[in-house]
Amino acid sequence: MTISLSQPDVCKISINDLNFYYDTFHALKSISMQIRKNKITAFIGPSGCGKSTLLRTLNRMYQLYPSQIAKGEIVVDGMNILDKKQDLNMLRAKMGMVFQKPTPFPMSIFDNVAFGVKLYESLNRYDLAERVEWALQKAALWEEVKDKLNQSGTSLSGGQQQRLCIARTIAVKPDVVLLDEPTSALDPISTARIEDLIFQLKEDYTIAIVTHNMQQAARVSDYTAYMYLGELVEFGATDLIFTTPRQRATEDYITGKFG
Ligand SMILES: Nc1ncnc2c1ncn2[C@@H]1O[C@H](COP(=O)(O)OP(=O)(O)OP(=O)(O)O)[C@@H](O)[C@H]1O
Repeated sequence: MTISLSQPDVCKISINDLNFYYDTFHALKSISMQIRKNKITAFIGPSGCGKSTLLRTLNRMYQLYPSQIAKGEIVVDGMNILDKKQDLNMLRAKMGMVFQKPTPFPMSIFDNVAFGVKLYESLNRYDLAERVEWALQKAALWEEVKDKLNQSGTSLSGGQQQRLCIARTIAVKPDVVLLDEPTSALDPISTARIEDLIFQLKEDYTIAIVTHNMQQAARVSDYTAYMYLGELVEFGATDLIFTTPRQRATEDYITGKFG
């Protein structure tokens, strides 16, 4: 299905006729849509509809598994990232990802944030420390950890660990931040903090978020995509999707009649 938007926002990612297969299982069916720059796009839909699969095609995470195949085009800044010639390391640096469960590395808070930076850049100690502080500030975690940067990242609370993972992602200065249910393992207070943070991050990044929580999609996103059984059913400005959806199926889902 092809859905494009009339709003004047700038397109960052253009997905054109994307199909995805787990071996013979057709998980994404002819998806076309545009993700807008410096906006938050939420993917919603019942379990198994393909939200995470779509997010993972955006940085070719599936490439680790030979039987998983994506066909079509995902054009980011004019380049088709599904093209085999695309450098995967550079792509992953450009399209940072945060997962459902906080996944700090078993190392210090400082090293968690510095780890990715060291892979991509050779900064001197002073510049590296500055980058780590910058990323922790952006992730709204600096004040809580500035006096214990040498402590293990795993010693932080769940909500702090997730902000640490966000700091680690933005420390390499990506263009796009992909968030796969980033608050589903967190309590309401930590969730609210992460939502505030996501909202602030869109000043600098293009954000795509998969969420099961429709209130969250309504609260934080500018655009919402409703998916069902591997298809993109409806895509549009979040306020319109939640107040006047065009498709009956979308309305049934957001009003809780289905799903
Ligand atoms: N590794 C895999 N191998 C085979 N099929 C898979 C694999 N991962 C996902 N699938 C299937 O692809 C479809 C889409 O899964 P996906 O995880 O993208 O859905 P989702 O909308 O993110 O679901 P949830 O909300 O439950 O996380 C599902 O039918 C799922 O069973």
